[in-house]
Amino acid sequence: MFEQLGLIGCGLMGGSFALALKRAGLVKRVVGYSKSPSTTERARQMGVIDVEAPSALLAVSGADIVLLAVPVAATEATLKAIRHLVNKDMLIMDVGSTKRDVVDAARRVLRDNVGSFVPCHPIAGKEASGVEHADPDLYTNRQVILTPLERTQVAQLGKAKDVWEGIGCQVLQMAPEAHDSAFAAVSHLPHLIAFALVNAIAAQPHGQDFLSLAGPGFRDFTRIAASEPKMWRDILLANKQELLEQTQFFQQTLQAMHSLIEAGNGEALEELIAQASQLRANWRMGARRA
Ligand SMILES: NC(=O)C1=CN([C@@H]2O[C@H](COP(=O)(O)OP(=O)(O)OC[C@H]3O[C@@H](n4cnc5c(N)ncnc54)[C@H](O)[C@@H]3O)[C@@H](O)[C@H]2O)C=CC1
Ligand SMILES: O=C(O)C(=O)Cc1ccc(O)cc1
Repeated sequence: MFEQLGLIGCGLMGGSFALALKRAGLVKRVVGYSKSPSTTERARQMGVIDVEAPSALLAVSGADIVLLAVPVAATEATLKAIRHLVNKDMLIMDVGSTKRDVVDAARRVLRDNVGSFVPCHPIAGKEASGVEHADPDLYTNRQVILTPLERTQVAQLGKAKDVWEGIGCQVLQMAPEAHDSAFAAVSHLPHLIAFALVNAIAAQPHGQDFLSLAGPGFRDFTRIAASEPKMWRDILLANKQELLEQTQFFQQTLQAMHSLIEAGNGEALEELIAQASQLRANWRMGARRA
C-alpha cells in the first residue's frame, strides 16, 4: 500500500492507472499535475485525482510512488522538473511507448538517483486519449513490460512488479533495445501504415466516396488511425531507426505481393495469403511461445 501517488500527466494512461490503483486499494491519495490546468481540474472533478498540484515538482512532493504519463518527448523535461525531490525510497515509473529514449533521459537527468526509476510500458490503451476516457479496467489482463537499467534498485523493481500485478497485469522484463525493436514491428509500423492508408485513400479524387462505402474490415484495420497525432509523432520519431528498418521489410513484402498480382501468379499469391491467414488465426494477444 502506497501513501501518495504523484501523477504527472492526467490523461488516458495516467488517469486509468490512478483509478485502477485506487480501486485495488493500493494508494491512499493521488496528487496530480497536467500541463493544461483545465485537464488537472477535470481529473479532480472526475475523482481520478484527489488534489491538483500547480507543478510537476509539487505533484512529487510527499509522494512515495510517482507515475510519468506524458508524451515520450516530454519525459526529459519532466524528470528535470522533479529531480530535486527524487530520493532513493521513491518508486518512479513511466508508461512511455518507447524505452531507449526514456532510459537515456533518466540516466542523464536522475544520475545518482536513477536507481529509483523503473521504466515501464503497459501494452494497454486505445485510440481515444484524454482523462475523459480514463478507465479503471484499462490495465486488466494486459501485459506490462519493464526495462530496468543496470542501476535500478532491486527493491524498486520488486515494488513496480507488485503494483502492476496488483492491478491485474502480467509483468515481463526485457532490455530497452529489445523492447524498441519488437514494438517498432508490432505497434509503431501498424500505426504508421494505418495513418498512411487512410491518407492515401482520402487523397484520391473519389477518396471520400470510397471511404463512405467501406465496411467492417476497413473499420477494424484503421481504428488506430484515429489516435492522438502529437503522441504518435513523438513515438515514431523516438524510435526512428527501428521503425525505418521495419518500413523497409514491409515495403519489400508489399512489393513481392504487388509483383505476384501483376504477374497473375495466383498460386504463389495464395501461398502468401495462407501463411498470413494461419499465423493470424493462431495468434493470441499476450500468448507466450512454447
Ligand atoms: N494511448 C495509448 O494507448 C498508450 C499510450 N502510452 C504512452 O502513454 C503516455 C501518455 O499517453 P496518453 O495517456 O494516451 O495521452 P493523453 O494525451 O491522454 O495524456 C497525456 C497527458 O499529459 C499531459 N502533458 C503533456 N505534456 C506534459 C508535460 N510536459 N508535463 C505534464 N503533463 C503533460 C497532457 O496535458 C495530458 O493530460 C505516452 O507517452 C504514450 O506513449 C502507452 C501505452 C498506450
Ligand atoms: O489502440 C490500440 O489498440 C493500441 O495499440 C494502443 C496502444 C498504443 C500505444 C502503445 O504503446 C500501446 C498500446
